[in-house]
Amino acid sequence: MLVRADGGLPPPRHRTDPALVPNPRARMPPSPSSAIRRFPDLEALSRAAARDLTADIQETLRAQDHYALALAGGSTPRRLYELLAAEAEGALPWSQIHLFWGDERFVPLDHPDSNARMANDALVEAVPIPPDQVHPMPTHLDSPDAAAAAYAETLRHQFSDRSTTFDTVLLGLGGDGHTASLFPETGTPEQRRTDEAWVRPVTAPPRHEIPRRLTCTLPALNGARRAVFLVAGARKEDALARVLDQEDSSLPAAQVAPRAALLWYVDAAARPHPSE
Ligand SMILES: O=C1O[C@H](COP(=O)(O)O)[C@@H](O)[C@H](O)[C@H]1O
Repeated sequence: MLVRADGGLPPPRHRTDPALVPNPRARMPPSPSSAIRRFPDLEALSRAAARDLTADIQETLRAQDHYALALAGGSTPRRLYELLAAEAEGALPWSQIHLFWGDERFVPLDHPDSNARMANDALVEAVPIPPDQVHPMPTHLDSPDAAAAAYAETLRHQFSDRSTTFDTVLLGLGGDGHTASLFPETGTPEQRRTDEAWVRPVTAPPRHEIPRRLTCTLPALNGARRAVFLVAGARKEDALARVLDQEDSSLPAAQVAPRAALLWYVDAAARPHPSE
């Protein structure tokens, strides 16, 4: 069981950092602060994300024993993971960090498309994290249903309830507006919002190469204290504008509303003409 102390939240820093541009169209109730940070390229974005995540981990661990970090898959976060790994000797207390995954492709752990494999190669194998604090989705089980049920059990054992899950969940944005493995076709916005599960098996639409997926549900993701989107590349421009400017809730990414802070790290290619 992770020991939590939500009194350790660091919200004032987000509000006073001049580099953070408040999102005037934030659609959520006033509780989570929301900000968009724009960088020239993926390298600058990843460096800022690594620095800010490290600071949040250090600050949070002054008030609680463990930090629960849910990793994103795909390609965008790889550089962030490499930078966090480079901190192995220094700033990050890996003995107090638990790693989870927000979603996974239902492929073996050594498959090139495995989200866990990407994170293992870029981060996990390079840092002194105790193996029992690394919680990949169990894709070695017989079926996506069995794996989703087992991972739900893992999360249930780690967190007291679904409304209080990760300290930070890292997320990506697909060109179709998906995040984690919640696709626009994964139910209606209302079904996603009110899903009673923690983790679901999902069939990705045919435009995606790996159809069999596992994903934390929207309520489990929204139980995170902070959600941090990493979005880079021109391929994301339209989806990003739909999420940030039009608040189009047919897109799962637009429905992410964590407990305290929703942060967008975007590069100039993904957001060439910011409206704020
Ligand atoms: O399929 C997935 O895609 C998203 C976005 O990935 P990216 O390669 O465009 O960064 C990712 O966040 C998710 O974890 C992954 O399974």
